Amino acid sequence: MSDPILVTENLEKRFGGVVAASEISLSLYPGETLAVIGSNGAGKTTFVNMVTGYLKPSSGTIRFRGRDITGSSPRKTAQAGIRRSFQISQIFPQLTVLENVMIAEIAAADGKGGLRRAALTDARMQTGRAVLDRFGLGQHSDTAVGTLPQGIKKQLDIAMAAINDPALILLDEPTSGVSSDEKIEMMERVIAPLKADDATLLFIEHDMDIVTRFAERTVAFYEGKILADGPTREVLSEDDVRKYVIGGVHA
Ligand SMILES: Nc1ncnc2c1ncn2[C@@H]1O[C@H](COP(=O)(O)OP(=O)(O)OP(=O)(O)O)[C@@H](O)[C@H]1O
Repeated sequence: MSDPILVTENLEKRFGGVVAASEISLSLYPGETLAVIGSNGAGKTTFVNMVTGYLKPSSGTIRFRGRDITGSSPRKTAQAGIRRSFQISQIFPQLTVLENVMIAEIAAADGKGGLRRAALTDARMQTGRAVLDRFGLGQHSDTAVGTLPQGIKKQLDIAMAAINDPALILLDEPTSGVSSDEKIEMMERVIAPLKADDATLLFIEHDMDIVTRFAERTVAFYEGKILADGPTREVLSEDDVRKYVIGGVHA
């Protein structure tokens, strides 16, 4: 097996007296698609926030491609090749789909070169259109985002996170707020282009049908700790996971 792309060792995050996550030791391998499940408050988003630099761990280490990135800022983490999407889409509803992607391109370029780089150039527009085509969003390019269904907004949010082909993408509840009719198609549309680029993918998910369909491996969180980690079907059939995680998901 190849070397892991991401290794966390004994990660812990405390908020005052609350232990949001502890003893999180996890290795992700290149090209894997991994689901993170757990009931509300189990520590899933805290884990993603630590890996992406939005929260500094209280203790433990994070290594990405062999390099220690523990406590790095979100910007540095993104530059290293880790990107994410959020539970609530980070998009401008009054702007068009293409404008949103071009702004994400500018953000990904990190302001280098000042105003010249920040300009909405033809080249940037072409790249933006290519990104939208890859994610099946081409027909919505000139539509104001606020008028689109939730599934398309989420798809756009993920397409924006995938700009510059990061090696590792973490999606925080990509299907939340998306109707059950739209969910599968939306996931197919985002996962196919990410996999075509050999990205390693982790997604937090509450819908076990989506987990079974799209993740080959699943990690179950319970009360801030890893309760189970393995092939999806095995994890979902473990007694403790059925009792503490699947039973409590909608609690
Ligand atoms: N900024 C914070 N300050 C204090 N407590 C926090 C903070 N962020 C998270 N927590 C607590 O840490 C625990 C884990 O929260 P987290 O958001 O990681 O759970 P989750 O598994 O992502 O839940 P959900 O499915 O509801 O998003 C919860 O008890 C939560 O209240």
